Amino acid sequence: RLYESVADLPDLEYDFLVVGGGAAGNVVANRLTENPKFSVLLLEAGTSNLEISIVPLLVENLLSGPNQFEWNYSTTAQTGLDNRTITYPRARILGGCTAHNGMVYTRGSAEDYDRWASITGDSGWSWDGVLPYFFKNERWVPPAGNHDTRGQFNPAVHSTHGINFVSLSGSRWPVFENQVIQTTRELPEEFPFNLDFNSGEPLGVGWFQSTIGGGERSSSARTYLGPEFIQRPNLHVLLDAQVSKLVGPKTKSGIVSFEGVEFKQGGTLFNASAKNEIILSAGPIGTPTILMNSGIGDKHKLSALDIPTVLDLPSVGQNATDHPMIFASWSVNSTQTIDNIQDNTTLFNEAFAEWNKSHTGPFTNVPVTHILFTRVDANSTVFENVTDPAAGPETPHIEIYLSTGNGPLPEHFITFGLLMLTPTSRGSITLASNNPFDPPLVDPGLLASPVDLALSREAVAKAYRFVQAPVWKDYIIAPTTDLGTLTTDELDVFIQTTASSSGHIVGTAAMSARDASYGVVNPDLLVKGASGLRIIDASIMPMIPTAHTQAGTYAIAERGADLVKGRWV
Ligand SMILES: Cc1cc2nc3c(=O)[nH]c(=O)nc-3n(C[C@H](O)[C@H](O)[C@H](O)COP(=O)(O)OP(=O)(O)OC[C@H]3O[C@@H](n4cnc5c(N)ncnc54)[C@H](O)[C@@H]3O)c2cc1C
Repeated sequence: RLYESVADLPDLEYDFLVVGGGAAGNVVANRLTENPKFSVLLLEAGTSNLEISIVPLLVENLLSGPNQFEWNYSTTAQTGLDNRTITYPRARILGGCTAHNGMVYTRGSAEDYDRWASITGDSGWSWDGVLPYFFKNERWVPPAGNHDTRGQFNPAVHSTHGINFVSLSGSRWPVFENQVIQTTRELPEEFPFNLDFNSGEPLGVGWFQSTIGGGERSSSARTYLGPEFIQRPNLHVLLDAQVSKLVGPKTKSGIVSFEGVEFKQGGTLFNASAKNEIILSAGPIGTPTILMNSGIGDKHKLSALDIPTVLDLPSVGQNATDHPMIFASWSVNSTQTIDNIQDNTTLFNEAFAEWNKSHTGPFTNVPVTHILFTRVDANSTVFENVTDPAAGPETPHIEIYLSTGNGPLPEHFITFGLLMLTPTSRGSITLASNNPFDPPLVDPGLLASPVDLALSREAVAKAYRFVQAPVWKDYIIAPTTDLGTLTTDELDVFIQTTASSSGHIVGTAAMSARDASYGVVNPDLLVKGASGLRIIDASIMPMIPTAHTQAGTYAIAERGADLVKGRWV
């Protein structure tokens, strides 16, 4: 059941406490309560699901400024971004970032996960190990509008028996789609067609896949806590419950355990306790913040804030990794772009009415048609002084998502989103004070390393080469900003003054091998040096996958839930 007030909860002691109802937390709460013997309390700081968030095209409205469904973070000044401080969206709502994200569904390369397995010494984190968990999460469905999808995906690498809807786009842009597919024919060496970038081999251009079912956003709140699950008598979800810290630390034979958590609702502090385990799923910013507030972290940094150290784990909050993102756009000789809808109230209302009536048309997705995953050229000097950060030769360095629109009318535009998938920069989450309700300092380290800046230049060059295929000759009118003619210095200024985050922060409570001298959790996701305390969310990723991060997080959550169930049979 969903509870808005702590006074309505049947109890304050449960077998499991799950902190954070985002991508991972809702999966864990669902899977643990499949066993009727387990009682679970999930504590979520935000409110219930947001109606507007189910309309895919309206995603921008959710992210357009500070609001009550957000943590409203800003970063520290980013040296790699011309010292800018940028807003850093994180959802504070049931569903977490799956309730406001771009819904892009990409898994990454098989090599990404094989590298996780080699870092952790646990083959369960290899591609072959996690693929069954991608399948357990995913329910592949036909796109909105049900168009013929033959040749647009490979059914063998998808599952129809999971919980979270995934589909090809129901929002169609035939002229632009044809431009893209024709490019793969004209420049097949550099930009080959890839039937399915979610096969573990993402390189090439593939049709866009999203966490959308029947034209509606598929957030973890709507699926894993959907009507068929939320009625379970052993599943309790408390909203508006911000967890500040773990309470009741005890140390036995050098191993720390905790009784439960402290949380705040309506200005009052409460405690809840766990008989079996406390599972932190508060995401890559929330989870390390709770750990440090509880005295788990670097003892020097904790004592500087007068927080007594319970467990000295210097890696807590470190290793923050995100994909920097920039855009390139062009005005085009076609009226078939999303600009019509985004910039013309009558057409907007007509398209929204279509969505309301039949869940078809442009409102069923963002206006992206394909994604290109590509590597820097073999003769590139970008990585001449560093080891190639990609997990292997089949792993991309760059993603370019291909989309219509940029406005304003009367011109029409196309926009490419360029993501640097293998950043070498690392940032951190640290505490600003010893008040657990103060926001932490968020430093995603975007473009902090010159290597990442050089990679961004390569991404721009790739995007410009893509539109040099003959098919674009009469289609493109002019670049919005001509990045192709800038000097290296000018291009660097453009990148540093316009780059932003893709929302993909991971790695702040990273998993490492059991005997490693760094890291926060062991391969079974239990916190090193603690018992009964596990972390199951995107913060445990040891390296960022070359993908948008929700699919990987869902796989972690599905496997994490199995690890917990295996321990408490
Ligand atoms: C703007 C944006 C766009 C994105 N677009 C995409 C995309 O298109 N495709 C994709 O694959 N990925 C995307 N992502 C990333 C993806 O959504 C995240 O990687 C994923 O949701 C992480 O899951 P999580 O469970 O670790 O954290 P979250 O989903 O962030 O969930 C954490 C939850 O914990 C709650 N919480 C935090 N602190 C506390 C506390 N102290 N007490 C109680 N509750 C707490 C939060 O309110 C939240 O509900 C995007 C992210 C953002 C921000």
